[in-house]
Amino acid sequence: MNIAIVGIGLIGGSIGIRLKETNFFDKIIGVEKSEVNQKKALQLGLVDEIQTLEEAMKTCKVIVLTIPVDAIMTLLPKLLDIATDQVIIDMGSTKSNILNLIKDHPNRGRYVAAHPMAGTEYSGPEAAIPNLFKDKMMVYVEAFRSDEDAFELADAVTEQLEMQTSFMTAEEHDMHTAYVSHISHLTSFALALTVLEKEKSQGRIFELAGSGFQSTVRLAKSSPDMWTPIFKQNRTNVLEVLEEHIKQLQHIYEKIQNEDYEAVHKWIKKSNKIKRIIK
Ligand SMILES: O=C(O)C(=O)C[C@]1(C(=O)O)C=C[C@@H](O)C=C1
Repeated sequence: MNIAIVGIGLIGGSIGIRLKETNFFDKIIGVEKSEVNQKKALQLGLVDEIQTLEEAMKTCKVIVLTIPVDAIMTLLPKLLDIATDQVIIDMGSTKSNILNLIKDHPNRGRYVAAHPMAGTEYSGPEAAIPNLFKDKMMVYVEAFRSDEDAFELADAVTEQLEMQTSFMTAEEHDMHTAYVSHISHLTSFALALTVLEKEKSQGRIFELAGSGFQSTVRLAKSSPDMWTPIFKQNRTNVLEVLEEHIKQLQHIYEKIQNEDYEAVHKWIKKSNKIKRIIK
C-alpha cells in the first residue's frame, strides 16, 4: 500500500520522513508543484519518488493534503470527483468552509478532515523533522461522516506519527483554533511590525533581543502563503478574537496612561492563570 503526500513542505515532509522510518507504507510518493522542492524532497529523503497527482491517484491508497487551506478548497472537490476507494486526508488548519463545500459530494465518505496541532515557524522541505508530531494532538473534525474503513486508515497514519487524538465539530474546531493558534500568530506578526517599524536600529534590536522577545516574536517568521489563507477561511472567528484582543490592549493602554498601577498589577495577575493550563 502506498501513500501520496501532496505538498512537501514542513508538514508534508515531516510526515514523509516519519513514515519512511516506520515502513507502514510500501512507498511514500511526493506530489509537488515546485521543481526545486521536488529535488530537495528527494535529496533529503522525505519521499521515495515524485509523481503527478493523476499518477498518484492511481498508485496510492492514501492521499494526504498538506498544502495551504485555499489550495485544499480548490483541489479536494476535484479529487473526490475521481476517487474510488482511496482515502483523502486533509491536514489543513481550518475546516468549516471545506466541510461545507463537499458536504453533499457522493464520495464524501472517502474524505477525512484532520488537523495535526504541530508545526514550527519554518516552512519548506528543509524544515521537515521526523519527530514533529510525536505526542502532539491530531484533531479529527466530524469523523463520523467518513466511511469507517477510510477513518480507520487515516487513524493508522496518526498512530504511525505517534499522535494523540481529539474529536470536534467544524464550528468548535475553527473557533478554538482562532482563540489559541490563529491569534498567537496575529499578535506575533503585529509585535514584529511594531518593533521593526518603530525601532529603526536593527543593531539595537539584535543586541537587546533576550529570550522574551525571541519567544514572542518566533511565530512572526511563519509563512504568509500559509497564514493569509487561514485568516481568509476563518475570517469571522478571527475577527471576533482580534476584537477581544484589541480590547485587552486598549484596557492596558488606558491603565498605564492613567498611572493606575494597581490595575496593571491585577491585569497581569489575572493573565498568570494561564500557568495552570500551560506549564
Ligand atoms: O508552533 C508553531 O510554530 C505553529 O505554528 C504550530 C501551529 C500552532 O499554532 O500551534 C500552527 C498551525 C497549525 O495549524 C498547527 C499548529
